[in-house]
Amino acid sequence: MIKKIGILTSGGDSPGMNAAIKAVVQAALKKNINVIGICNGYTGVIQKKFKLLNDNKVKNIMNYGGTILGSSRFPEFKQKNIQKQAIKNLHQKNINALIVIGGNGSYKGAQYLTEMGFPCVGIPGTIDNDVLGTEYTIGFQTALNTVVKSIDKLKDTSLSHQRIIIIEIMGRYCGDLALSAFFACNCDFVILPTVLFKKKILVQEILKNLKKGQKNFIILMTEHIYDIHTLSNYIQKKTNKETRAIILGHVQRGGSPVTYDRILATRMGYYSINILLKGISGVCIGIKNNYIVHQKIKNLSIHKKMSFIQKWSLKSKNLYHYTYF
Ligand SMILES: Nc1ncnc2c1ncn2[C@@H]1O[C@H](COP(=O)(O)OP(=O)(O)O)[C@@H](O)[C@H]1O
Ligand SMILES: O=P(O)(O)OC[C@H]1O[C@](O)(COP(=O)(O)O)[C@@H](O)[C@@H]1O
Ligand SMILES: [Mg+2]
Repeated sequence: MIKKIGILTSGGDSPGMNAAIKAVVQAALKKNINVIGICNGYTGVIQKKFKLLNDNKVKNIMNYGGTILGSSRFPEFKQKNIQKQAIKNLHQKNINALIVIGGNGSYKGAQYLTEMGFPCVGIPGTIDNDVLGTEYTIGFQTALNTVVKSIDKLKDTSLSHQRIIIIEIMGRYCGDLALSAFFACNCDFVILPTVLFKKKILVQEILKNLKKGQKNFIILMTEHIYDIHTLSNYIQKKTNKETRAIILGHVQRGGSPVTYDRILATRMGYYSINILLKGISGVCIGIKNNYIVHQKIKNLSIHKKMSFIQKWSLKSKNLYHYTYF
């Protein structure tokens, strides 16, 4: 019988995490379940940083970016003895189950705790959209909006100065943010983790378009593919065209969540409580064809992630210049 649950946010924060916390607390309270907020991800479980959450503490947080619980990266949580200590601390606080809001790394922690006998449910919170078992993660749409607004501004100055601008976008090893922004902003080229990158071919394409009279270029690139400054210098040298490198960085993780993320977080938060009450754990929540669904975390694998957005890129015959999808 579940009387008290814990909730934590882990890994990179994402806009909409607060909306998910709010939904979990309100759904739990309706079922007479107490909710303990755990500060700073798995670190807080070990450091016993617990605080009771009630309706007053969550009712006004829906529109806040970040997470009121704080988050962290805590690599020590991969160790079995640390996981055992976590379960001990949770039992000591009379917590019967744990809701983990985070990405694929955080899910692993939830999976192992469940396998060790402590029931956990995962809610996908990351801007990267790199989690299997869901078409969208909480925070992706907000981050995409931020990226699109930034590119629009960079386009203005690229046009005025007739420059090439290359923009590095987050996503870890997932190109969903970059590819979606590419379409939304009608950019010139996009460099993605799913497509082999050859800088010579990119330069050839730029030169071809320069000859046709094109004056400015916007190139998007997912992080971790190529050093953006080296690439920018290379392009400038080979094309004789002024080139600037921009890393959008952590601005992509902040801000008030857009409506889609608020609603997604709310639906997933409510669903997670219903799932726990049915005695189901070791699962993560997702959205598929606009239905909220769940599946076993252990059936997910980071390497298998191929969202429908990534599939668009496979349809393109041209490596860097996507004209249809
Ligand atoms: N293999 C693992 N086993 C146990 N815990 C893990 C594992 N991988 C990650 N974690 C925990 O989840 C946290 C967040 O993972 P990370 O990959 O950094 O972010 P995200 O969950 O957003 O993808 C880690 O700092 C660690 O505490
Ligand atoms: O904030 P940090 O620790 O520098 O991490 C940066 C990474 O976090 C992210 O913003 C989000 O990643 P996670 O959701 O996996 O934590 C990635 O896009 C980026 O590579
Ligand atoms: Mg991740």
